[in-house]
Amino acid sequence: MHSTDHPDFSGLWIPLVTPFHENAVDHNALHTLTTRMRQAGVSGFCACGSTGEAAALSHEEENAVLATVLHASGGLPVMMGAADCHLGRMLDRVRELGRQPLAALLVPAPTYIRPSQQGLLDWFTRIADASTHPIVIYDIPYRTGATIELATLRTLARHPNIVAIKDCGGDAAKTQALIDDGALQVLAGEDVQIFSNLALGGHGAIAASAHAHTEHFVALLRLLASGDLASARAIWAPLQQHIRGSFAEPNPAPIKGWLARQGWMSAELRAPMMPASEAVIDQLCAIQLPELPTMQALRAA
Ligand SMILES: O=C(O)C1=N[C@H](C(=O)O)C[C@H](O)C1
Repeated sequence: MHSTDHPDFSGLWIPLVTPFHENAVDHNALHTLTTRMRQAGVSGFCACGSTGEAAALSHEEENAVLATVLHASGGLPVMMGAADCHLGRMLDRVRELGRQPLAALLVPAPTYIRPSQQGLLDWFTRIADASTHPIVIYDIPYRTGATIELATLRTLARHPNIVAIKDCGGDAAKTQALIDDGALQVLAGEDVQIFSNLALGGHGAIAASAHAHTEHFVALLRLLASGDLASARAIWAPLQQHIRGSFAEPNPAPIKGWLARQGWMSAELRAPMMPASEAVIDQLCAIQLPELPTMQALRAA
């Protein structure tokens, strides 16, 4: 269960793309996008996650992105991605971010190194000790190369600063065990698993594909949280096609293509990311979702 000592990470969180124009961060587009998502009813934002192409940003650019998102968030909570494979640099960054008004830091395992479980315990514990913000563990072995085992997560969950997990672990039994334990808030980090995660008792989702059809995603999460599985299924069915399209090529290229077609920003990415194919963007743009006539009722619920 969610403890009142911690911020609540339930609901839909948008891991914001970082818009670029001629290779510079397009802060106007980022501000407008964040405002748009806020008005669609999201619960919070993640700045500089993998979808935000943080790996291609300097710390100065990341800080500027964060300032824009905080400004546009209108008081909604913002978590910030913090990733490195050098512990000293990572701790410096964590301390620096400690001065920002953040809901949490989103922290993956160090990439490439493939430490032991003891090494991962040490890594996350030292980061959590150094942080003035709560830590959301970003469990994404297919990007980091490191699997954080259930026993390790259970030990980490005892740290007062480690409060939630963005679950991209691909292990349904681990997800279920963490939800059952109730020590961490479990957020779906894989968009295709939003329905199952929430239906199993998970708390929320951080979903890149929800830059599009945001109100449908918001409604889906609210229906799942309220236990109305039948209504949630009706929204989920057409969203799955959109989610498949959003990840048909490396994220965030397809969703940036979709955003560009709406005229909200350029589809520009930073190397080594490549623009999505026109075919994938065409497919994404062709997906029509049913109206949400019940939105008002859902909002009132
Ligand atoms: O940036 C994120 O946070 C997300 N990253 C996932 C990824 O690794 O691409 C996708 C998820 O929707 C959000």
